[in-house]
Amino acid sequence: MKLQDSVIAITGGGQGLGRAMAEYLAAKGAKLALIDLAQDKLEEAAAACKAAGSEAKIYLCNVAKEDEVEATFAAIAKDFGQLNGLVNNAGILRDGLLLKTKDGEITKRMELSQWQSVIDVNLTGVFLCGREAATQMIQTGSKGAIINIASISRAGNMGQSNYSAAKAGVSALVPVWAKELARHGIRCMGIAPGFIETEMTASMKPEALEKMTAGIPLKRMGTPEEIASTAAFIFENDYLSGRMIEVDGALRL
Ligand SMILES: NC(=O)C1=CN([C@@H]2O[C@H](COP(=O)(O)OP(=O)(O)OC[C@H]3O[C@@H](n4cnc5c(N)ncnc54)[C@H](O)[C@@H]3O)[C@@H](O)[C@H]2O)C=CC1
Ligand SMILES: CC(C)c1ccc(C(=O)O)c(O)c1O
Repeated sequence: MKLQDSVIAITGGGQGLGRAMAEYLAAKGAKLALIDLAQDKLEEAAAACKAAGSEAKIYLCNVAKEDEVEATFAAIAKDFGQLNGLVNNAGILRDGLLLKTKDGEITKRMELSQWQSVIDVNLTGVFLCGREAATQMIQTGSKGAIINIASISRAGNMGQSNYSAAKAGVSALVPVWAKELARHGIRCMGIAPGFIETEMTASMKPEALEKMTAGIPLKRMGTPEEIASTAAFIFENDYLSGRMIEVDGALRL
């Protein structure tokens, strides 16, 4: 697929990896539909996409709410008349151990609300956006690809029962959608990033950062551009479908 003049929706497009992917794809001529919770961040990201040389429209939407997701993807199809791709990127962290024991007493456990909030955004949100994007792609006769952003935590990371389960779930959806949607000219792929440089890691203490990168075989974190170029590669290669690409510097949890 050619990115020039294609229309790509990105959830969580207001900041971090979502914004980095938006700017990268805009520089390749793609038109962006940026979806997020905050108007100001969306406006800044859209301005950056325009500066990179393309068009961007913004959509305020909570990906965990079915009615909002339905309305958003209907609006995207109406505004652009086509939809060639979705990056299911919006995600949250609410880490915590399942439980803690001290002197034989159980002192802490992951709250149901903590579990549910991550499942709602990181798993149900991906399902809803994938379903609505595919609907609009088929209705507008657009071919293209859906990319689910997972994490190396999908293998099971301590303190991340909720997050690991959600990321394993969105990875499992990749071959399901690749098989179901192939007949409509829609491919589905996943990206599982390792530790990536973000505002969050920039604010970490140097000693903590050093300890973290020491465990990565390539001895550094990935960059947002390395995730964005992987997304572009997926969109541009029409024989890629049903697989995960791990972008993690060879780190295994
Ligand atoms: N930063 C990293 O090192 C890694 C990130 N990831 C994944 O990459 C994705 C992006 O991560 P970052 O850019 O670091 O996160 P971030 O926190 O910087 O950005 C996430 C964006 O998603 C939006 N968002 C959150 N909940 C939403 C909802 N209910 N509806 C709509 N938008 C919502 C936020 O407003 C924010 O703009 C996530 O899925 C994350 O799990 C995976 C592995 C490593
Ligand atoms: C544990 C994994 C690599 C990880 C680390 C950090 C973030 C983040 O800051 O959002 C993630 O989403 C992760 O999956």
